Amino acid sequence: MRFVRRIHRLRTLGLGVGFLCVATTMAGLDASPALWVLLLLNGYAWPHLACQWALRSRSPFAAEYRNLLIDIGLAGFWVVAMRGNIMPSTVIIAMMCMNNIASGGVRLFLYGLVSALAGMLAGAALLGVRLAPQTSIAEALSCLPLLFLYTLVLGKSTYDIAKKLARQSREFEAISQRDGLTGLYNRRHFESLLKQVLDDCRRGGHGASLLLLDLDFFKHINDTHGHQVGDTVLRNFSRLLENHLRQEDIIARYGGEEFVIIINRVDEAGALALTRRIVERVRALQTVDNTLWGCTVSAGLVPYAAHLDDDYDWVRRADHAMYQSKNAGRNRLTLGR
Ligand SMILES: Nc1nc2c(ncn2[C@@H]2O[C@H](COP(=O)(O)OP(=O)(O)OP(=O)(O)O)[C@@H](O)[C@H]2O)c(=O)[nH]1
Repeated sequence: MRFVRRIHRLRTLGLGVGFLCVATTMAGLDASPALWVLLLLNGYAWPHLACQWALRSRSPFAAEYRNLLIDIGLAGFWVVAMRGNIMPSTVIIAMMCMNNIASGGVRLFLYGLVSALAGMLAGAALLGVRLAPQTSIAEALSCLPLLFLYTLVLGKSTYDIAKKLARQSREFEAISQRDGLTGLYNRRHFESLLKQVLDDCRRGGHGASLLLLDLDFFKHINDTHGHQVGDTVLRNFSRLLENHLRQEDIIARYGGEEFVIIINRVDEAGALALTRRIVERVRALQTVDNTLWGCTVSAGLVPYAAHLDDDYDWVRRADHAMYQSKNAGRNRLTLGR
């Protein structure tokens, strides 16, 4: 439908201004009143008729393709009616071809040529073939509004679409990196970021630590209060993490109630202090309100070290440290190596 409306605006302008160019040429010929009526209808009624026709069809998009082919077919007819007057004939056919290739690519352009030929044949059958290809100054001038206005408007419309597509592609990319429930980065994106951080650390750029956090007895919250409360706890925990971390830290939801954080550009002591603050804050919330519904958190922290094989090895070690926290009674932090 949007395509139909866009073409409607372009067609109203193109045929409206194109009328001037064909009419100026026809004025110098002994055109019949019927031909003038046809020209008026083509210039000022057809754009709205075509739009309604397409909007009411089962597939407006396909119907608009058909209308574009009718456009160029009619243009072929006017070429014969203008007796092949070189300038207006070239301009109207070129504008239609540009429109078709911009709307439907090479395929629509080629079908358009066939339609133009059909229009010329129909014109020849109805009006006969009489050639008068010379263009007067007045006729050439009458083509200028179509030439300039239409190309400008079509160019602007194409630019707007390209801009919109670029924006949408950026939005899709951003969405594909996020976890739908918490808005944090998802595991896939996190893994690609972790690779980069590991490379940076190896190049001696800066220190970083990998922190893995798992909510304790989370299943119990789901089982007792329902999944919606469970979801709220996950969201609240995510906000708590965001509030405790800095811009340069990377937070992601790794799986169900498991979260990973890259604490960037901080030494081991700094990362330990930060993790302790998170574990203690979660513990303190147990008695304050229902933000986390009494959940605590088990943490495994592994600072970057040269002996790490790769990013998977780093995650594996953080996971191992986190399970040590679980096995030691949960609600605590383990520093791994
Ligand atoms: N509400 C909600 N629950 C989830 C989501 N993803 C995973 N879960 C639940 O999280 C629970 C995880 O259970 P477990 O792996 O046994 O972990 P736990 O109960 O926290 O136990 P420990 O980790 O051993 O302390 C399961 O009941 C999952 O169904 C989610 O997006 N929303």
